[in-house]
Amino acid sequence: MVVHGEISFATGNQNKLKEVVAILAEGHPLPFTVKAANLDLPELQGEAEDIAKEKCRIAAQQVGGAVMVEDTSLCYNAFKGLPGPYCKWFLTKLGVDGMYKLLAGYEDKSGYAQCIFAYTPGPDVEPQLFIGQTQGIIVEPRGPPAFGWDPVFQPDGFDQTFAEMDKSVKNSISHRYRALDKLRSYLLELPAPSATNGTNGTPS
Ligand SMILES: O=c1nc[nH]c2c1ncn2[C@H]1C[C@H](O)[C@@H](COP(=O)(O)OP(=O)(O)OP(=O)(O)O)O1
Ligand SMILES: [Mg+2]
Repeated sequence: MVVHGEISFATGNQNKLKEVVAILAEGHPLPFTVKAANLDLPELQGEAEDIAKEKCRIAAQQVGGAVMVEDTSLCYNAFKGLPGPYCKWFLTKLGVDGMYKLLAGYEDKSGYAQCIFAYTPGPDVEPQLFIGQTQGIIVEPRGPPAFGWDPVFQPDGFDQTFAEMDKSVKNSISHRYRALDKLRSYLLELPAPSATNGTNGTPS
């Protein structure tokens, strides 16, 4: 396969990076090399789509080339989608137990995990968005607290939380998998870059 070039995956979160590497290793290989860029990206405010786009623009300026980023939300239906993109602050301040206790006064414990990947080939190009969601319920924490709010999220159709289940199972049904698979399809359909020397790829 022709490799089109390199894309930096910009994130400060090593758990995200591990999952992205594992998800990309399964399924159709990308015509790009994906390289990690450990950037300290700002926690922006607003709608999740706008946050992902702006985060991508900022990362592309810092990297100076093709970049993908993602922003993850945990959305409670009883709270009309909050904490959403602010789940990082809720988790930091309340802990994983507090993420469950928040819903104590509400019967509806349903919600969804959402991941939005944003991709741009360079700093001056409008980022494209790829959204993945996994529906589930918010439960009392179960399983190792290795990654964020995984212990309180139990996806529909499973009796284990994200934290309890095998990584390979999470990576085959997760919000991150679903969004990344859409980005993968988009990248696979991009036309191969034309030869820069104008001689159809023959070295001049
Ligand atoms: O699959 C996941 N399972 C459990 N927890 C998760 C997951 N994915 C993100 N998380 C946590 C990390 C952070 O507390 C918040 C999202 O915030 P978010 O800004 O997207 O992540 P981050 O600041 O850690 O990394 P980045 O440098 O890519 O922005 O939810
Ligand atoms: Mg962040």
